[in-house]
Parts: sequence; structure tokens; C-alpha cells
Amino acid sequence: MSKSQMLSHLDDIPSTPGKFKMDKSQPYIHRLLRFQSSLAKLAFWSLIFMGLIFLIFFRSPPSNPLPSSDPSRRFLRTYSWGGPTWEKRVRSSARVRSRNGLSVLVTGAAGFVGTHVSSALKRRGDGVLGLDSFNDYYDPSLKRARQALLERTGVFIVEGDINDATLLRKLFEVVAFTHVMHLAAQAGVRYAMENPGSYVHSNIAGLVNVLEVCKSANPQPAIVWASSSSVYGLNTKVPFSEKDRTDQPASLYAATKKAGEEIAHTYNHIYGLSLTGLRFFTVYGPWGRPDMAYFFFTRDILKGKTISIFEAANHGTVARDFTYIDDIVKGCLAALDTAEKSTGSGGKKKGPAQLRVFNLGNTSPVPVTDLVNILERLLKVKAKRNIMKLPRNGDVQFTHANISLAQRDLGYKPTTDLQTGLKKFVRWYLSYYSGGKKAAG
Ligand SMILES: O=C(O)[C@H]1O[C@H](OP(=O)(O)OP(=O)(O)OC[C@H]2O[C@@H](n3ccc(=O)[nH]c3=O)[C@H](O)[C@@H]2O)[C@H](O)[C@@H](O)[C@@H]1O
Repeated sequence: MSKSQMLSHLDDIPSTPGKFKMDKSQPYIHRLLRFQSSLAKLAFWSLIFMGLIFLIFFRSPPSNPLPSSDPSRRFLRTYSWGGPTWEKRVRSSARVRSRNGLSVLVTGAAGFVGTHVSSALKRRGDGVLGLDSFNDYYDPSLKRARQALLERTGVFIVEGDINDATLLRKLFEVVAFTHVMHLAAQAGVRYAMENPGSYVHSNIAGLVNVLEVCKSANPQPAIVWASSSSVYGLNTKVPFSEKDRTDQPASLYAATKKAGEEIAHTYNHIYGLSLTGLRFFTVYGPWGRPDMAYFFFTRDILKGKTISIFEAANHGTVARDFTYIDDIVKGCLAALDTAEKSTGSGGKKKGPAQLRVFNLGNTSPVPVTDLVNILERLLKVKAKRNIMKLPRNGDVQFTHANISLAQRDLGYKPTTDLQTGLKKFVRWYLSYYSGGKKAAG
């Protein structure tokens, strides 16, 4: 039998499986057909197997299969993103809806400041896309509730790590962001002794990754990012001015924020990126961070648990320039609005670009004991106080912002005192944690 005859015979095989009847009088063809069919089966099952492997390794759902007890494992988390539906959501969220509106990528959008800034930008018609890793540094359900809140205003939060260059590049491919509000960071002063690696991962490696992607983007966005009042470290001259030295940090957290400011200088110098660092002073308010004292003091006072109040040597007062979230949001938006364009393109500098640092504080430091007094009045519960010596874990004795530079260049003018701001926080706290939580989420 010639090859063409054989093939023409094979053409007769019905396409419906199971209906084919073998002609037993032709053993050679029989064997050949059996061989062909096992080949096809083998190919079929190999494809299925490879598909499964692909699904397991490359398309795993955005859940964390790793034990969260080891914080360093957090970095190994995988996220799922991509696809036409995802791209459509990204585009729609970032679409500018007002004349001369900005198109802003907000990193850390499910965080405290990130949520408030994203929602304020969206409200005035700017395009906003969020990015957040939803890590478990503090209760992720609070981050999810903030996400739900933002979703209702039309802000989509992409789940991913700022260290993922492929993801960041993809976002810039889909949207030509005019601005990046970089708020994703490992926050908290005292936690740096527990998990130093997370500060390097987010505040240094993550920042560099964001800047690398921004510098290669075309057009380059202008970047506003969160530095911290903690860069003033052990300084004793008050109020803290942007002109003061910032070379004696008291915590690794502060050191990574200071490093961030130097890194910003480098990217501005080499690549012409427009960069504005905002030194936030102990920001508080509704939807705040549970790792901050005003937040867990509230929780513990309500539970009847003893709270530790730090004092400095010789009964010295420990005080903070507590700043209300709405004032901070105004400062952030003003920083975005006054940011000049980056001057480089495609990774090449074309001329000098703007480089700024501003204090965003309240200018009236309040002793921590007074914070507790206010909370007691608002909660109508007496706190069980344990006064203890300020531990050597990164805390500084006081902070106090000089805001004249922000006032001059950003029109920044805080208007909320601690009493008023805490009242709003407590109202939110009580409604969120007493059944209101579900409604909020
Ligand atoms: O301004 C900033 O740059 C920083 O503000 C806060 O850091 P911190 O001011 O230390 O805020 P809290 O941790 O809420 O502490 C507030 C005050 O309460 C005191 N405290 C804290 C914890 C405690 O158990 N007892 C206590 O008296 C602290 O010493 C501090 O004076 C944030 O946690 C940082 O992420 C941020 O960068």
C-alpha cells in the first residue's frame, strides 16, 4: 500500500469518537492506527498536564499560601494580574474625568493615607489607579474594607508589590500616568527592630524599583512620596525645619526614609525626575493604622486593658505634633498640583528637574498624656495607665514641625486640632467596630 493510499484510508476515520469500527482484516493498518491513536492520546494528556502545571505555577490565585508567622516570607507572595478584563478596569479607574485633571498611580492605596488621598483625587475628577500588596503588617481586613470603600467611588486597586518591575511596567504601558503618589511603605518606628528586612524591602528596594520604572516611562511622571518626620531623629532644636540636619536617625525606619530622600536626590540628578518628599508628622484619623498609639490606646481603654505611656528621663514629656488626615490630604493634593513635569524621557535627562521636601505637620505638639486624657473624655472610660521609661526602640522624645515652606509653596494650612480630630476618629472607630464594620466593608 502506498503512503497516499494509507492516508486516504485514514481520511475515512469518522470524526465522532467511539463510532469507528476497526477492519480486523488489515492487521498492519490496525497496528498503525493504534499507534497513531496512542500518540494522539499522549499528546492530548501531555497538553492537559502542561496546562495544569502552568495554572498551578503561573496563575495561582492571589492568596498567601505561606505562613504569615514568618514576616520575611511575605516577600515571596505571588499575585495574579493581567488579562483584558483587568486592563479594562485599570484604564477605566485611571481615566481623567475633569478638565486638566491628573492621572495618578497611588501606591499603598489600601493604606490609611493612600485611601484618603485616592478618594479625594477621584472626587475632584482625577484619574486614580491604586496599587497595594495587602500585606499583613496589620489586620488586612481593614485594608479590604478601605478597598471596598474606594471601589464604590470608582477606584480600582491592583494587587501587587512595588518590587514587581514587570507589573509596574505593565501599568505604565496601559496608562500614561502624569503623576505617581508613592505611599506604599513599611511604616511604624518600633516594628523595625522586629522585622528590619521589611523596611529595606519596601522603603529602599521598593522605592528604587518605583523610580527605575518611572525614569524609563515615556512620558516620565512627576512623583510625590511619603517621607517622615522621623528623619529629624535625635535633633533637639525645635521646631524642625527642612533646613535642619537629618543625619542622626533613631530607628531603622527613620534611616530608610532618610535613605529614600537621598535616593530621590540621585534620580532627580541623573534622570530628571520631578520628586517631592513629604515629611508626615504622626498622621491620625478615621480609617487609621491600628499599630499607632492613638488607635490601640482607644482599643485597649475600651477593653479595660492597661496602656503604657512613655516618658523621657527625669519625667520628661514625650510629645507629638499629631496631624489630622484631612490636613495631610490637602498637603498631598497641593504637592501633586504644584509638581513640575519631569524633564527626562526614556531614561535620559534633558534638563534640571524639581526636587522638593516639605514638612506636613500641625505645628502644635501635644504630650502623649494629653492624648490619653482626650481619649478618656471621648470614650467616657478611664484609662489604666502604666507610665514607663521611653524604651530604646526607635521612639524620639518629641516632634514639632515648622511648616512655613509648605505654607509658602503649597498653601498648606492645617486647621484641625487634636481634640476635634480625635472626636472624628472615635466616632468612626465606634461605628466601624460595633457592627458598622460590615456596612463599611
Ligand atoms: O511622624 C512620623 O514620621 C511617624 O509617625 C508615627 O510614629 P510615632 O510618632 O512614633 O507614632 P505612634 O507610634 O503612634 O506613637 C505616638 C506617641 O505615643 C508614644 N507611645 C507609643 C506606644 C506606646 O505603647 N506608648 C506610648 O507612649 C510614642 O512614644 C509617641 O510619642 C508613625 O507610626 C510612623 O509611621 C510615622 O512615620
